[in-house]
This record gives sequence, structure tokens and C-alpha cells, in this order.
Amino acid sequence: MPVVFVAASKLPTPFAQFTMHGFLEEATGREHVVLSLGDVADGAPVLGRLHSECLTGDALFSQRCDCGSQLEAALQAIAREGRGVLLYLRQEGRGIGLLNKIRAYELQDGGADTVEANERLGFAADQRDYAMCLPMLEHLGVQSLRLMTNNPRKVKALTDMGITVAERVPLHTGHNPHNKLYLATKASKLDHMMGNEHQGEADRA
Ligand SMILES: Nc1nc2c(ncn2[C@@H]2O[C@H](COP(=O)(O)OP(=O)(O)OP(=O)(O)O)[C@@H](O)[C@H]2O)c(=O)[nH]1
Ligand SMILES: [Zn+2]
Repeated sequence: MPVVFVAASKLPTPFAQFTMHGFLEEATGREHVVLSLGDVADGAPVLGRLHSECLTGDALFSQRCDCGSQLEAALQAIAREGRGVLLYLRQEGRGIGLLNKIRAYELQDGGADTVEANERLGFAADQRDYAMCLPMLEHLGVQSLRLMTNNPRKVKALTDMGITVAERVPLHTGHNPHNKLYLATKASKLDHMMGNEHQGEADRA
């Protein structure tokens, strides 16, 4: 997937001053971002996260999901470590886009779960692919990750493209009464690992 690097700048945040790297996915026009901290090209496994865009959770404080809290926990964990990468991937709504996600939420308000809602709209449960990550990680010189995720599909996607996942770091945060069913459905239908693992460093954020 042709992804070109466009520019990099400083990004001061409450957690650390990251470097922000901007990339363009030429075929789709999607604009992806990586926040990096420290020397991530020295060959040692890098604490990292592939974060799928969730406008409602990341920017609008939605409690329907755990995205905003995971984003914050991941950035805090990277800041604590002084080294890491967060790939902010523009694949909103597990790849169906913002307006279709709102359609899916409407169906969920009527009783469907997150997977059934996607399927009723004619989409697969999860339409994401992670091919754009390889050129972005190559650009940064990252060969091996300690990946903050509960999603085994992300581990497999990276491994299949030749990136070593040296460790999976669980990221359990942001649970509330509004996303209880959503998180349970992710575990039962989307293979997410939602508990009983050792507490990861990102969970402590
Ligand atoms: N279609 C759809 N997308 C959703 C819904 N809730 C959250 N999302 C999207 O799901 C993506 C986040 O995926 P999650 O399944 O929460 O987590 P993950 O990224 O697969 O796994 P983790 O690395 O463990 O966080 C974001 O793109 C959200 O916009 C929903 O009900 N329907
Ligand atoms: Zn979300």
C-alpha cells in the first residue's frame, strides 16, 4: 500500500512532547499520524499502539466505547517509558466511517450488538486492515513492538507483515456502565482478550 511521508513536527501534550509524523495513503487520500518519543530506531522492541480513529471516543468523550481512555493510557505509558510509538490510523468505525458508525449506533440503540449492527448495514464485523502500518514503521526504523492491545488480530496482522511483536501488553481501561455490552461483545464475537491476563504496564495509567 503506497504511503508517503509528508512532514514531521513537535507535538507537546500533557504527557510528553512527542514528534508527530504525517503520512498520506495515496490510493484513498487517508491521512495517518504517528506520535513517537525517544529513539525508536535502535532495534530494541518499542512500546507501541495501533489506535484506530474513533472521533466519538477520542475527541467527544463518548462512553459507548473505551477508545478515548485507551488513547490516553497508551500515551501516558509511552511517556512514562520515555520511548514509543502511537500510530493513529484513520479507519473510523472499524473501517466503515463515521456516518455509518452513527447508523450502527442507531441500530444498537434499538437492541442490536456492535457486530449485528455492522452486519445489518451490509458490512463485515471488522473491515480494518493494517497494511498502511508497514511503510510507516519502516520509515521510523521500528522492527519490533511491545504492542498495547487486547486484539489478537492486530498482533497477527503485524506478524504477517514481518514486524516482530515481542510482547502483547494488555490495555484494560475505560470500563463504564454504558460500554459493558460493547466490551462483552468484543470478547465473545471479536476475539478480544478482556481479562484474566496479568496487568499490563499501560493498565496502570
Ligand atoms: N462499526 C463500529 N465501530 C465501532 C463501534 N464502537 C467502536 N468502534 C470503532 O472501533 C475501533 C476501535 O476498535 P476496538 O474494537 O474498540 O478496539 P481495537 O482497536 O480492535 O483493539 P484494542 O487494541 O484492544 O483497543 C474504532 O475505529 C472505533 O471507531 C461500533 O459499535 N461499531
Ligand atoms: Zn471508540
